[in-house]
Amino acid sequence: MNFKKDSLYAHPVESPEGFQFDSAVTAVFPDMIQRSVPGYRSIISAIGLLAGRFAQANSLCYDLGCSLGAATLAMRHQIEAHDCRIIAVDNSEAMIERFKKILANDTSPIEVETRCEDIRDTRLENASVVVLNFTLQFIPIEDRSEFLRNIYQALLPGGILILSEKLKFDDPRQQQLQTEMHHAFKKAQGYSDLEISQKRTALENVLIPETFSCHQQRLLKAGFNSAEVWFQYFNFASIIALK
Ligand SMILES: Nc1ncnc2c1ncn2[C@@H]1O[C@H](C[S@+](CC[C@H]([NH3+])C(=O)[O-])CC(=O)[O-])[C@@H](O)[C@H]1O
Ligand SMILES: O=C(O)C(=O)Cc1ccccc1
Repeated sequence: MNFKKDSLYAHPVESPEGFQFDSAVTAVFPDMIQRSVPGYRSIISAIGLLAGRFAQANSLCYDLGCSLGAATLAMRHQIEAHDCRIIAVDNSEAMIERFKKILANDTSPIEVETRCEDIRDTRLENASVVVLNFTLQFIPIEDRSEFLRNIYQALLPGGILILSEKLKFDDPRQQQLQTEMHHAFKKAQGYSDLEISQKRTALENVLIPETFSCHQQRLLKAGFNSAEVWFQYFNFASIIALK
């Protein structure tokens, strides 16, 4: 499965607005996300460990906004509970078609069902683990509360939601510092100033970050007993919410 190096924004793009998870992004996605999201590999590994700890027998584990299924594969190779199935959902046809090819070369007794549909519409039930790994940030803010309530209601007692997001900060100095350090991370990963600037324009009004406090309040209001950060690297964090 040969993926390419991300150079989508290496040259001036006429109208970079309106980032989409299309076939061009899919072709470079593993490189793009690893060089753009600080700590991504660590988060994926930990999702596998958490699934191993929380997956319940005869239940479903969901990877919502699965992309190429990195979190699904991590869960698949850590879950020991009997009769667990993983449901991997993404509304990008390019991502799901490519993920199906990856799955064809992956062996595990745990069944994976892929769905190419909007996560807001997908059927959620009998869940012990739900993963939103850098996905909620692409859902309109006005839809996030109902969506998280639906996830909460689909979770079994003792279930877990793993929510990873790009964060924003109320304090202007923190916001500026965290953004600068994220850009320093990207430069250290080999991205040029032009690539960083054009990708930022592309994501404007597409990736909508919120503060941790906002995520925590929304999760508690949805019914979760607790919601705490387990990992953070500059303005990228992952939250564990418990039912
Ligand atoms: N409404 C929606 N319905 C379904 N899918 C959606 C929707 N909106 C966005 N997506 C999908 O959510 C994914 C976001 S990427 C997730 C990374 C992955 N979780 C990973 O752990 O590698 C994060 C990033 O690239 O920063 C894309 O595949 C979109 O098609
Ligand atoms: O937030 C950013 O600047 C990113 O580049 C995150 C990202 C990574 C991969 C696809 C879309 C957004």
